[in-house]
Amino acid sequence: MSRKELEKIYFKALNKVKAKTIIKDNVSIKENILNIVDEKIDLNKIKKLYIFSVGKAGFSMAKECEKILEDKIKGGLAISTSKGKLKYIKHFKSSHPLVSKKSIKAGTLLLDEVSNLQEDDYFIFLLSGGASAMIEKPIDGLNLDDFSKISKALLSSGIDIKALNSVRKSISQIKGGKLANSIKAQGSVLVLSDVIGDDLNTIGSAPMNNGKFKHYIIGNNKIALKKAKKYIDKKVDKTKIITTSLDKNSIEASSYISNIIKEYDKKYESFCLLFGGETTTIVEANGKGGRNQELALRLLIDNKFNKNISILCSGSDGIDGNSDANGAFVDFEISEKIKKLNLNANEYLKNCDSNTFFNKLSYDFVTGITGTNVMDFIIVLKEKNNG
Ligand SMILES: Nc1ncnc2c1ncn2[C@@H]1O[C@H](COP(=O)(O)OP(=O)(O)O)[C@@H](O)[C@H]1O
Ligand SMILES: O=C(O)[C@@H](CO)OP(=O)(O)O
Repeated sequence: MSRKELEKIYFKALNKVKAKTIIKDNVSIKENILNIVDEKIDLNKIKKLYIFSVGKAGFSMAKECEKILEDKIKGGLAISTSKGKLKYIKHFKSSHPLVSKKSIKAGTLLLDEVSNLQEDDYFIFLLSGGASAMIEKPIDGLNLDDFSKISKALLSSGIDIKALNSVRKSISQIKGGKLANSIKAQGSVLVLSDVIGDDLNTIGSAPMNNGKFKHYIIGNNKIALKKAKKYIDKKVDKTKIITTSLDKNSIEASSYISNIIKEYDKKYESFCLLFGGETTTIVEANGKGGRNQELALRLLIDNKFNKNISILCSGSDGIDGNSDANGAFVDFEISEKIKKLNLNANEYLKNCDSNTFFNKLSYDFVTGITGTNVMDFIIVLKEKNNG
């Protein structure tokens, strides 16, 4: 029961920030007046409308825009890691998390497209996390091999996304507002945030952010968790969004979360605690895993759970680290199972192999690519009468 309920809570959160919801809530058209958040654009006064969309939600957000605006769209480019074709907008499949030849091709294509826009054109730019790796044009003199070495080392170092992206900006001809510099047309930028504090200077390394174009955050971790809270509120004695800016390394995060669980466990017969954010891991071995599964594994090692408590640690994009899973579950039963099977959880942790561990026990959480990206969710549930 508890795993099913955790999944329900998770999908309540996720669906609130899926492309379908956030685009429908923020883009509409009536009698040639285009409404974007709180702006009204008279399409009679512009020459051509273009849509650009980059990031993990690049394809899904562009597709939802097409459904609403149809043949009002005269062109544009979507870049994502999804497969699929769009009707009015070109779609290019790029790579993530490492920059590849595809990312350079995508970055160059995008620069060309946006530099060709005219002063009387209008564009909507849809930006979601993951864009940093998907579009790139290294500064002159830096070849792809050296560029890749730098990004690979940074990605495994455990530094947070703000620091990572400030380095990325310094070696790019696209990031840090440089893409915006090449645009003559008017437009607005709709942002699906996957960073703590919705920092516009960090999301996707800020290709459009130098003050020239208005940016709107249309989806984030907080919006998602609020929806989850509303759903579970009626079912337990206490629900609380503890934070939407968890940014600790997995060791500190596990001890922080464990202490809060203990505190609530003493006070309430049933509760749901919601945490959002992005923890960090240092990858020094070749195992299969990700930050959510590593955190779940640490929570399992650090705690002796009672039978009524279960936890889901999961990303929102569908892929946790270098694994196929999105996250993992932890509960009383899994700790019993590992005792029976004589599995050494610490050994898996040392090998950065959290996914192999959870997969072996069928405790991995597999969703496939979700088409959205608002950082991670950690859901702790204590139910009454769970055996
Ligand atoms: N085997 C592993 N164990 C733990 N963490 C890992 C492993 N492989 C990659 N990671 C972590 O996963 C992060 C990248 O994963 P990803 O889910 O693609 O992140 P994002 O959603 O931010 O793009 C890296 O920061 C890295 O530290
Ligand atoms: O593109 C990026 O710079 C980051 C943050 O927005 O996203 P991700 O961590 O998913 O790669």
